[in-house]
Amino acid sequence: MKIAIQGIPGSFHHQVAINLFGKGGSISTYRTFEEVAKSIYSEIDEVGVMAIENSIAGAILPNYELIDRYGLVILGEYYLPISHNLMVLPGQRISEIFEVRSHPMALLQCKIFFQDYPRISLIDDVDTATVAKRIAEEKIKGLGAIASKTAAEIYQLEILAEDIQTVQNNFTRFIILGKQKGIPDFIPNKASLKVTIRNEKGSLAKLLTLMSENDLDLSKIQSIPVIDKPWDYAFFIDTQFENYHTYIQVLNKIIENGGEVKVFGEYLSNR
Ligand SMILES: O=C(O)C(=O)C[C@]1(C(=O)O)C=C[C@@H](O)C=C1
Repeated sequence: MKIAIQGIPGSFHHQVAINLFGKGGSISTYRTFEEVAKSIYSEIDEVGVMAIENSIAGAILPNYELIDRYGLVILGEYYLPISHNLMVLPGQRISEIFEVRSHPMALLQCKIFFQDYPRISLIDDVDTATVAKRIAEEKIKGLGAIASKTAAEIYQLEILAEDIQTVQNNFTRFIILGKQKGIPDFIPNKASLKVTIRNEKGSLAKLLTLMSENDLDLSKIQSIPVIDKPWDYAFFIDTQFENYHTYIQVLNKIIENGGEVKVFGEYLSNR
C-alpha cells in the first residue's frame, strides 16, 4: 500500500500512517497538502492521510477545498491525541531561545503557553518534525521546535517543556483519502457532504430541521463561499446516523427541495 502524507518521519501524519497501516506500508512524504491531494489524484499513491480539524485550533478549511477540487473520496477517519513539546539543541536554555517554528496548526494549539515568553516569535513552518530535523542537522542555536516526543527522540533534541498544548485533551481528526470509492464491507454510520442550498430566508434552518427530525446527528458544519456566485454559501457537513436508509432519504429530500449534494465519503465513525 502506497500512502501519501504531509510531513516527514516524526510528524503526526507519519504517526497516523503507521497506526493505521503498520510499518509495512510504503509512506511517501510531501511538503504540502496540495501535493498529497495531487499524488492521490494522479494515482502515484493509493491513499492519503490528511489532518482536517483539531479540537483546539479548529478546521483546516483549505483541506476541504482540496478534497472538493481534486474530487477525492473520504474512506475513513482517525482521531489522534496530540501532545506538543518544546524542543531545542541539547544544552540550550529557554532564556536563549528567541524563535520557535512549527506547523501553523501546532502553533495555534500552543499559543497560550508562549504568552509567558513574549520575547519568542512564533513562525509558521512546513511541519513539526522538519523543524526538529533542521535544528539537529544544522545545529541551530536560539531556535526551538514544537513537535512530538517521537520527533525529539528521532532527531535527538532536548525537551524543555512537555505537553504545552493549551488543554491536555487535544485531538486532531485525520481523514483517509482515496481516488475512488471502494466496495465497502460495512454499513456506513458517518458521511461527509457538501451541501449547497438556495440563498433564501430559512433555508439553512429547514435543512437542519430535516436532519434533526430524521436523527441525523450533525458533528460538523462549516460554511464555505461558492466561488462563482459571490455571497452564496455552501456547507461542508459531517453527519452521524444509525440508519443508512433514512440518511439516503434525507439526501433525496434536500435535492427535492432544490439543494445540491456532493458526497465526499461514507465511512465508519472512529469515535
Ligand atoms: O506537522 C505535523 O506533524 C503534522 O502532522 C501536521 C498537523 C496538522 O496539519 O494539523 C497534524 C497534527 C497536529 O494538529 C499539528 C500539525
